[in-house]
Amino acid sequence: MVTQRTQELRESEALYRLLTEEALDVIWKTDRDLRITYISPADERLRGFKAKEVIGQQVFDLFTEDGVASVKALIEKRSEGAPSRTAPDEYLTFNAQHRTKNAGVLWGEVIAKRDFDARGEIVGYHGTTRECTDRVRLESEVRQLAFFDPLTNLPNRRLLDDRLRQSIAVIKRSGNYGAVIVLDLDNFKILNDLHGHDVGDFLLLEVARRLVHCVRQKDTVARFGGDEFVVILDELSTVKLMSLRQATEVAEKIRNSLAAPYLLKVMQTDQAEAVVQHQCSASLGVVLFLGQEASQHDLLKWADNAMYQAKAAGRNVIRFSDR
Ligand SMILES: Nc1nc2c(ncn2[C@@H]2O[C@H](COP(=O)(O)OP(=O)(O)OP(=O)(O)O)[C@@H](O)[C@H]2O)c(=O)[nH]1
Repeated sequence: MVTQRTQELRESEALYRLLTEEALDVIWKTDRDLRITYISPADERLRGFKAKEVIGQQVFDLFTEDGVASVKALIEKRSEGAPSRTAPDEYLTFNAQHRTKNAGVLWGEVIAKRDFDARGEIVGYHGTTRECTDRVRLESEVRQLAFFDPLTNLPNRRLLDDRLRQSIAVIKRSGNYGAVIVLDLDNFKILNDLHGHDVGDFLLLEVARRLVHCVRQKDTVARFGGDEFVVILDELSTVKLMSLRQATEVAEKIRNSLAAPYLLKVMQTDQAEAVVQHQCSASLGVVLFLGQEASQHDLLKWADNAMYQAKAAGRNVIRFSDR
């Protein structure tokens, strides 16, 4: 009888070891104050810390500064959540940036669950962490390709659409005016024809940089394609006339900034590099909006029409849309 129990105990211990010590995922446990009470050897394989260095640490010591900030934000958001989200058997899954012993960084997908005592009080947490660095990197590359212009790194047409939809929703609630500015460089083709596509690209990069400097951080600057850019000004005044003045000021600032000379490196026929000064301007179309008025497609269409009126008026000009 005793031999059989001893054998069963050995088998159970072997199984426990197999599941915890050999697993690729890190298995961990904390007390109610988020101090680590157990961590499996997979953490040493992954991050380089021995279990005895980690036990007793706060869970946040596993993460980088960014990781700590994102996990704290998640916990905060969760504590504001609906009652159903706090069910005792619920798992919390999130990705967090972890630090490694050799000062490196890796991403881990954490699946965590709370432990309760018989009275329903939280006594700790347990869970697993699986490395997902490659997946997070790939997702970020896909996101970059899907939503950002590869030349200027500005939001592309798709992200602009999304931002404009958000702006319309925010402005609908706040009652402030917003503005969309569509701008197209004047006679940009000549630069490409004269000095080549690379020099044209360089100018587009400089235009992007100047545009970003002309607006507040919360405003959006996007590249629509070619030499066309779009700026969304969020939350102007609640008064139309005042908003008109604010949008005009920004549009003028953009027009002046883009019209300032550009110093461009060009390759001469003898392959020597020279710096040439280039002059370039832009035509701007502006539309003011209040949330309830129009879709993002309408706004872009109206601003685009106004931009073409600016071109027709001689270029290097700002025109407001009257719909
Ligand atoms: N270098 C470079 N050129 C581009 C890129 N995308 C589009 N273009 C060029 O940008 C030029 C756009 O010209 P348009 O806007 O049609 O005409 P424009 O010469 O600017 O004249 P207006 O707009 O009528 O004032 C074309 O020559 C395109 O080939 C790019 O990514 N890099």
